[in-house]
Amino acid sequence: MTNHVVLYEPLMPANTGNIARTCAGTNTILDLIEPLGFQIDNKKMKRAGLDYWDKVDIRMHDDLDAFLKTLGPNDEMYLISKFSSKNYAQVDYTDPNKDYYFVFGKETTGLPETFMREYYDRNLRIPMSDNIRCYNLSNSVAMVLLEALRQQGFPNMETSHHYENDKLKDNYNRPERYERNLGEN
Ligand SMILES: C[S@@+](CC[C@H](N)C(=O)[O-])C[C@H]1O[C@@H](n2cnc3c(N)ncnc32)[C@H](O)[C@@H]1O
Repeated sequence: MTNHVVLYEPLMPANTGNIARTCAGTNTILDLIEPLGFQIDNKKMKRAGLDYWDKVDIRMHDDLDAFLKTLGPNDEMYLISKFSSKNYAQVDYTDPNKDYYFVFGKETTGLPETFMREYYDRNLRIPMSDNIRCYNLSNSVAMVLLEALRQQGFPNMETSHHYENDKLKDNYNRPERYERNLGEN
């Protein structure tokens, strides 16, 4: 079982950088559907992903059709869109024989309407109030992906961490490093 985050024509490098970081931390494959609103080596994107680029399996696709052609019979695709009556947290993501693909829309216009209509039974909404138009793209990815991983038992992820192993402990003994690290997130 593998999880994929699929970004449809992402525009903002910092969002994709943050998402790449989340993918690195969760062993998730990142599929990017072109055109992108930035160069893949964009500084903002690299900065948001910090030192994790070599840990992310990124797959590029020329367009939506090219991406769809890569899907096989055991691949389960979901379109993450506010235009759905189905709640993303009420879906079972635990079939070990399946790979899960979560497709997110571009920051301005979301997913193409024709695509959403064609796969209307695959659309999932993240519940939200009417105070906002939608969630931020990278936050949406984190919410959906972590729900799938929670159901899957957080495979190959450290679910607890012993203070003794933490580099912060070492940093306490070397205040100059500790202060420098406080500036990072
Ligand atoms: C900034 S939003 C795009 C807004 C766009 N105007 C639209 O109507 O979809 C970027 C992406 O985040 C995800 N998203 C944001 N809020 C969501 C929600 N409440 N439910 C499901 N997906 C959401 C979707 O994948 C969306 O395409």
